[in-house]
Amino acid sequence: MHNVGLTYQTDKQMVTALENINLQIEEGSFVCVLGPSGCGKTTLLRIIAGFHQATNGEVLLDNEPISPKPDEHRGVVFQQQMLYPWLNIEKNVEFGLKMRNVPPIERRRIVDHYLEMVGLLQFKKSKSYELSGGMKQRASIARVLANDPRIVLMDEPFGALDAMTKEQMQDNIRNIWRETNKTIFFITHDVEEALLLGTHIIVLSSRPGRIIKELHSELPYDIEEGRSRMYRSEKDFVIKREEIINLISS
Ligand SMILES: Nc1ncnc2c1ncn2[C@@H]1O[C@H](COP(=O)(O)OP(=O)(O)OP(=O)(O)O)[C@@H](O)[C@H]1O
Repeated sequence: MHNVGLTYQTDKQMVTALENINLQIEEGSFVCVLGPSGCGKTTLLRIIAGFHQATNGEVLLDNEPISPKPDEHRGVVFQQQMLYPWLNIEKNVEFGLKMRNVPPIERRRIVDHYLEMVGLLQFKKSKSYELSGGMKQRASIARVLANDPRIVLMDEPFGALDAMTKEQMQDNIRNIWRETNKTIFFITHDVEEALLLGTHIIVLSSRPGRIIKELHSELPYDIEEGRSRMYRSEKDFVIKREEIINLISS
């Protein structure tokens, strides 16, 4: 992504949401994006997803301009899950595969594989309204993964969950990332979440969003399931957390 900017044009005004974004997303990395409210995080995700086109600069995938339309190569998980309420979980996860005419036996194998990965195999016949918030998010993640995207884009996926569920979901997505080696682009307001998940952490300035800090971390490769809490009090972790909080609030 070279010198990317986006200015929204409304009836009344022009709003420059992003300016001069230079970013290289390595394959297999877990990119976490932090920044003050309204700094353009979602806008950046929407550009990568193909929902918006940058008004400046270029976005490349394998050295080619990225397709301006959303496709199955870029799977999006939103804060509020977007499952079809009239379909059960299995059929929700299967949806994209069916649309692409994947044969039924193969579909079933893929659906079961990802439902197992997110721990929902025994709930595959349930409707989404029968699941908790965390389970719905896990179903959404399985649905995106079933399409085998090049990149998984997540917009504050755990923002609406309680603290305990959030911690379990963080363990779950970290395991999935390590198991699948997928590239993940993850927006969050939660500095600790970014430090516990991200191999590449990006901090944006207030609007117009520019990258003011980039940080590389090996921590997500090391954290054992259920053990993330102990890292929060480590000296290096606390120093990084405070530095980022100061940057965001200054
Ligand atoms: N469709 C739009 N038309 C005009 N302005 C928009 C549009 N979408 C977003 N904006 C403006 O662009 C700026 C960036 O918005 P964006 O949603 O990308 O920020 P954000 O960092 O994701 O915010 P938050 O953390 O609060 O979710 C904001 O000032 C917002 O009001």
